[in-house]
Amino acid sequence: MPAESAPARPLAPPTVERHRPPGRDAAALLLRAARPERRQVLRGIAWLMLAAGLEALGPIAGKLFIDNYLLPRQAELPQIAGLLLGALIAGTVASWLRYRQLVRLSGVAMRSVQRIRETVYRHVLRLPMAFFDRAITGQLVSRVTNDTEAVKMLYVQVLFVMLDSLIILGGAMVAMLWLDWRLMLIVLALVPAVALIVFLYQRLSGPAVTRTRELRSELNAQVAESIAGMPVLQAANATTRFRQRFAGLSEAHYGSRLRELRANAWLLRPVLDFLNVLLLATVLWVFGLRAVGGALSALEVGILYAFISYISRVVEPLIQITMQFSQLQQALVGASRVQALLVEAEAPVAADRGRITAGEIAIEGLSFGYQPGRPVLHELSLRIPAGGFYGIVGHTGSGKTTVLSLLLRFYAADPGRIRIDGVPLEAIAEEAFRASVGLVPQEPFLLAATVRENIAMGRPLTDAQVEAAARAAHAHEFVMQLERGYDTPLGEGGARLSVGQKQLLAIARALAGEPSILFLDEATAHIDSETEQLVQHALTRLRGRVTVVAIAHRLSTVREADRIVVLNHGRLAELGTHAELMGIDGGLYQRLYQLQQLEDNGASTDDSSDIVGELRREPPSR
Ligand SMILES: Nc1ncnc2c1ncn2[C@@H]1O[C@H](COP(=O)(O)OP(=O)(O)OP(=O)(O)O)[C@@H](O)[C@H]1O
Repeated sequence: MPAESAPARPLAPPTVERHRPPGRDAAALLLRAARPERRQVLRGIAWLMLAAGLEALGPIAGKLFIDNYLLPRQAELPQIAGLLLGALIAGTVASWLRYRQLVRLSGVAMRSVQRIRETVYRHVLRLPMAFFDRAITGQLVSRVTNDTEAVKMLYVQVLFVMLDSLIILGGAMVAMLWLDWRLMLIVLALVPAVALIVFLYQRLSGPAVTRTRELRSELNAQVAESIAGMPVLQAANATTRFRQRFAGLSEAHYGSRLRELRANAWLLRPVLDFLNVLLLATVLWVFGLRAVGGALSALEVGILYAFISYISRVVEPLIQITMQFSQLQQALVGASRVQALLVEAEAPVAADRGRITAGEIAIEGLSFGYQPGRPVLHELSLRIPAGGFYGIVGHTGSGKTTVLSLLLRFYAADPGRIRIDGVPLEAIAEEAFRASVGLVPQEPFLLAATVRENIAMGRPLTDAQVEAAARAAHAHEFVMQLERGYDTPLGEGGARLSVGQKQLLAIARALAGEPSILFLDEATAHIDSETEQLVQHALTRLRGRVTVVAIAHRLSTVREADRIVVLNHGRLAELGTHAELMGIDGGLYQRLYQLQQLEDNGASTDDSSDIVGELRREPPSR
């Protein structure tokens, strides 16, 4: 498949990910995911408001007790008992209601996050291949798992703790307004002070939180990369360097986290505790002044009691809200990273019209470049009849894989340039296209599953169909030698098989779909001559039934092809049978063939690199 390439529209440059202001993205994501549960959320809010109202009754009951019974020293036991019982019942019902809403809103949060995670995964599966040329696996995994997990916090915090705190705050404010509006205004002054703290907190900790998440994702990326490349890592004795790089990232993560924690430690609880004390002192001061001025009536002692109770009820939710801000900040950043992934454009899906019937491929004046102004293919025209076996050869970087990628719709070619059975490629329905086209990639991809599951790949195939495909690919023999035959688990990436065996299974998988067209991308590059002959045999048997297009580094694989396409710097240089091409004196194919023979016969690398250099310099033929 394609060589490494420079990004044109990156998800993320290799080390530092994209910065976006998190707030708006997160809000959009939050609202979209919670929309199906609107009613639940509204119901939750209504019950929380009722709970806050009931809770606000407590200090009022206290005030009534002080003013009506305690200060006048009136021992009306039934009324006192009624008042206490009422306060007790209101408090109990409020606690029960809040517990129920916690369960309800947490449920909404979990389901919404589940929805987001599934959406993100589904979206990733639909992204165009160009995206994956640039995406870094570990970072992507981090977005689908860690970042969506952070979004869960957003729901739990926003939907429950913050909402609940705001409602309690509102209830207490209304009660204070009713008791003494001037005192209420003093308490209200706390709100801008808290807003200022939250603003400062965001300014101080925001960048650190964003950086922490980026670093976490880079840590994940490095672990994923190291595991995937473990043989190379160990063989190249690079483990120490990787360990040091990991330690460096880990240290940076620690530093960034510490900056966050410092902002939390300074700005949240201690400052608010101080404000609480300041507020109490102010209210007591005002009452003191009234007492000195003789304006304090006995009745206001109850109000004083109620106010002192309410102040704690105002300050506590404010503390809760600000304490949540550190979590909220992380959740917002996580949500914004998830949203950034969700806005990546999906691969275009063809309208459900065209079908592949016979498998005739026609390419007409096809030019293509991965980046604007840097064409890789130039005016390529080619017709491959249905059931034909065509080989594509050419030097490294000549554009072989690119042709295949375009035929596979991994990248969009100019509309109408490629037609299958007369239908423009882009007009063939996705399902029909994928069902009719099989691919055997250069690196066979096997799941950590049984042989049978690897061939069937989730398609509803009978055992007989699986076995027939394996026989056609000459894989049946070695499969039967495995201890549990088709039910043998293969380990991750088919770790228990040789490369050749994996390749035969990949061919079996492609054949099991009974494709009309089969693409092979250097499927014989890593296998021995004996296995190559098996593959050749399998391909020859498909002749007339399946259109086969095979890229081959090893020319012997396509020796028997109906036609061999020789590419040179993205242009069609030669086209013909093996014999015809060998007949072109000094032709590209002839020289490639000679080169391979030299290599097979163990020629010195100097000899072969001379020819390789010559082939690379070969000027474009048209
Ligand atoms: N995803 C990509 N983004 C940008 N450029 C690419 C991409 N894939 C390939 N290229 C470039 O396109 C050119 C053709 O590459 P291609 O992979 O098609 O060659 P190839 O003939 O298959 O080579 P090889 O035999 O080494 O596999 C090369 O110059 C390569 O660098």
